[in-house]
Amino acid sequence: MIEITDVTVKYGGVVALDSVSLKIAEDVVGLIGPNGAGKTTLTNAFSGFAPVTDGSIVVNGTNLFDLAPHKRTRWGLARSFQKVQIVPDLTVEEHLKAVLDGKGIGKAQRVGAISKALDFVGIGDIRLKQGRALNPYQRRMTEIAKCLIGGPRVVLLDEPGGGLSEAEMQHLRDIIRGIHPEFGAQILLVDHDVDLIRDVCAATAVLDFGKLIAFGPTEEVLADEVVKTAYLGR
Ligand SMILES: Nc1ncnc2c1ncn2[C@@H]1O[C@H](COP(=O)(O)OP(=O)(O)OP(=O)(O)O)[C@@H](O)[C@H]1O
Repeated sequence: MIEITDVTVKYGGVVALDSVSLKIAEDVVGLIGPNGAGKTTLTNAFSGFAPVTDGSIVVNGTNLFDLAPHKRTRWGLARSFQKVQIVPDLTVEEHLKAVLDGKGIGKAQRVGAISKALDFVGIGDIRLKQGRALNPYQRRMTEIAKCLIGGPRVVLLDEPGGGLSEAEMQHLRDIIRGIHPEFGAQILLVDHDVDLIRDVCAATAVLDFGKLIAFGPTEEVLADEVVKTAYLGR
């Protein structure tokens, strides 16, 4: 259970998040809203990279704001970025090892954890390929695999489908749906792709000008007149 309570973030005079509260019990939840609505700011609040002035984010009893950013990663907060973070000189496997280094996971568990994550996203066969040789899809899958090792509890995915073909998107949908059953993490999916949100998110939250304007079952939220006017433009 993710409980976001009265989270407020200000950048000078801009209120990027205005006392946002929601309780998320669903395994996969969407976060949508027009440009500048505060979506990235909310994910940054999870990670510790936003100047939060008020509120709390409690996950299964742990207030993330009580943990320094690096401790949140260790605790099990994982994040994939819109712009994939791949190092040209590191192999796929080394990217995952680097994540495990940061979590202090022992050697005995490493091999199994890496294989499980790579096989889950379907790139076990390219584990020794260097970052510079990966195609966009392989880069994206490496980025997601990085989120799945070392016991993730919450996975924040920021536009994971950017630049993927329709067939690759289908695979991505299966991956997102499979994360909770396989790894036990709750997923927060930030995306402008309403079809993807509709397909994989049981519930969806909508931000507009830093305020939560809707939250509930995805179909109901997408049919909401206020949401259509603010975001969907029809
Ligand atoms: N580092 C920052 N400094 C100043 N203002 C910021 C900063 N980051 C975000 N903002 C402002 O906060 C508001 C929310 O921005 P945010 O990036 O969270 O929106 P978003 O919903 O993620 O938008 P997009 O869909 O375009 O990525 C915007 O008005 C933005 O200009």
